[in-house]
Amino acid sequence: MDIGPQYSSDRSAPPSTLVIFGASGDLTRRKLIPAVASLARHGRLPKEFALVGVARTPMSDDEFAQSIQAENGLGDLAGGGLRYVSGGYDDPETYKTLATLLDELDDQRGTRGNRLFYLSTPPQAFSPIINGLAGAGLNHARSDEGFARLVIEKPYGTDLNSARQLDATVHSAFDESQVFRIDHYLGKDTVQNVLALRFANSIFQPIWDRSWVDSVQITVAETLGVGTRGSFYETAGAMRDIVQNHVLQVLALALMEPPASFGAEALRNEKVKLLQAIRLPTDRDVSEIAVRGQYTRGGTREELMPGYRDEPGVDPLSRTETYAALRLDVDNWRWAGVPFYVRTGKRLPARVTEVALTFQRPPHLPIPGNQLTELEADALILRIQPNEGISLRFGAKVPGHSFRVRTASMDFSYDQTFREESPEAYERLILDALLGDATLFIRADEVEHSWRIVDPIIEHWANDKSPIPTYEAASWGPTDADRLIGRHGRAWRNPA
Ligand SMILES: NC(=O)C1=CN([C@@H]2O[C@H](COP(=O)(O)OP(=O)(O)OC[C@H]3O[C@@H](n4cnc5c(N)ncnc54)[C@H](OP(=O)(O)O)[C@@H]3O)[C@@H](O)[C@H]2O)C=CC1
Ligand SMILES: O=C1O[C@H](COP(=O)(O)O)[C@@H](O)[C@H](O)[C@H]1O
Repeated sequence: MDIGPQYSSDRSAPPSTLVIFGASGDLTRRKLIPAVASLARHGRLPKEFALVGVARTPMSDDEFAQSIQAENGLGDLAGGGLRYVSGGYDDPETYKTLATLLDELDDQRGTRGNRLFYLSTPPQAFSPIINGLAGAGLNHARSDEGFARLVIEKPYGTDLNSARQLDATVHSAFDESQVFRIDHYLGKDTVQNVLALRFANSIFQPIWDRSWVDSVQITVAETLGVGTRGSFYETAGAMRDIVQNHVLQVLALALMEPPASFGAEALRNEKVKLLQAIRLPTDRDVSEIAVRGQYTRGGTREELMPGYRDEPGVDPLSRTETYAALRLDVDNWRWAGVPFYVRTGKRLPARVTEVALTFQRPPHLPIPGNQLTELEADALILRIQPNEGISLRFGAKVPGHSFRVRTASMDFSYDQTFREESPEAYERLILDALLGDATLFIRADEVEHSWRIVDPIIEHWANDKSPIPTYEAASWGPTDADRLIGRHGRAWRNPA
């Protein structure tokens, strides 16, 4: 039965081996290894657990251990549980060596044929790795009891067609029940809290629709530039890097209908229905509903930041967007007529991810207008990160003899309310995959619907030869984005 994610506090992984492809890379070092170390520190990995890194960079087991600073939390894997295989992703020898090593770990360490293959390479290596695993028979569990699972990083394809091709390759070797398409935003507690807020309470549901909500804004703003990932980002841009996945996933959770349970299929069915209801942009609408931008040099005198075209690995004439803002419409009974404004960008003035619902103004205000100059529309703001929490903004009477009403705010903060530690997103999701729980992973049809929404916009921009709009680093994006939302008398919330 579809009972939902395993949310018990004593969850721990079975004896198993985690195999990371792209083990010499940025994501492995910055996120995956710290996540595994944290699982180990919290006693969620059994003593039989093993970790194998695979990449082309030649390294010994010890050098790999040093490169990921294994002494910080992975000490328990010493004694044969931390291994490295060097080889080409399309070389059958790599997979023969890996298969022998995995059998050895099963026999000597007791990992019991349980294998989780994590593809943390750039997307062009996904298909060769899947074919290589299948060629060595590693797509099947070693015995009836073991498992062979595949975690695939984003972006899943570069458009609808390539996502379908990737899926065909995946399904030529793996059954869907073995596949875990990751979007790390779903591993964040505050993203899961969108579900808690909406479906574990009764007070929000009645106002969660077109009768009460005026508009919704979703912001994923970063202060960082592309750093060392310039050559990857050149092939992605903000639409493929963030909008197609993180933004649309958060949007789907915030707007979907209540699922019957939080089981993997029930939850994902509702997300798909919502994504299907998003109006597909036509080529003609794109200039009306989408704005792009690229950051140029900027900042303060103390911290002058390079422009995108000056970053390593970036074409000096690049037309890749580092900012995107869209107006989306959801054509269903609940949301008809409500505009959804979403935006993301690198080198913005603040790191903030939030969902903000602005409510309609009261139909009649029995208070003179001059007493209301500081009254904004009511709003509910779900702060995904940082300063995780929720704010409810409403009007309150200012103390005194007049009847002045000003916006006030009621705040819930994770830090101040809970003593419990929040697991890192990757920590939560790696453990889910080791346990076989796909609830917080993306199904193939979700991926496809997301590409259907972003593809026409990306294509329109690719054909548009006019200069790409720019914005200075550390500013809130191109002025066109203000015009986009201002067209209907609204403005972006620019959180400090
Ligand atoms: N870094 C991040 O913050 C995030 C990354 N991701 C996703 O995770 C995956 C890995 O990202 P990241 O670690 O940043 O990427 P990297 O560019 O650091 O690549 C990881 C490793 O893959 C190998 N590699 C690099 N280029 C190629 C290539 N063209 N063909 C085959 N292998 C190659 C390299 O290892 P070697 O040369 O030794 O084989 C490299 O160390 C990507 O799909 C990315 O989109 C998702 C969310 C966040
Ligand atoms: O997937 C990605 O996400 C990060 C932002 O993740 P966050 O957890 O720090 O919000 C982004 O920097 C990166 O470009 C993108 O690939």
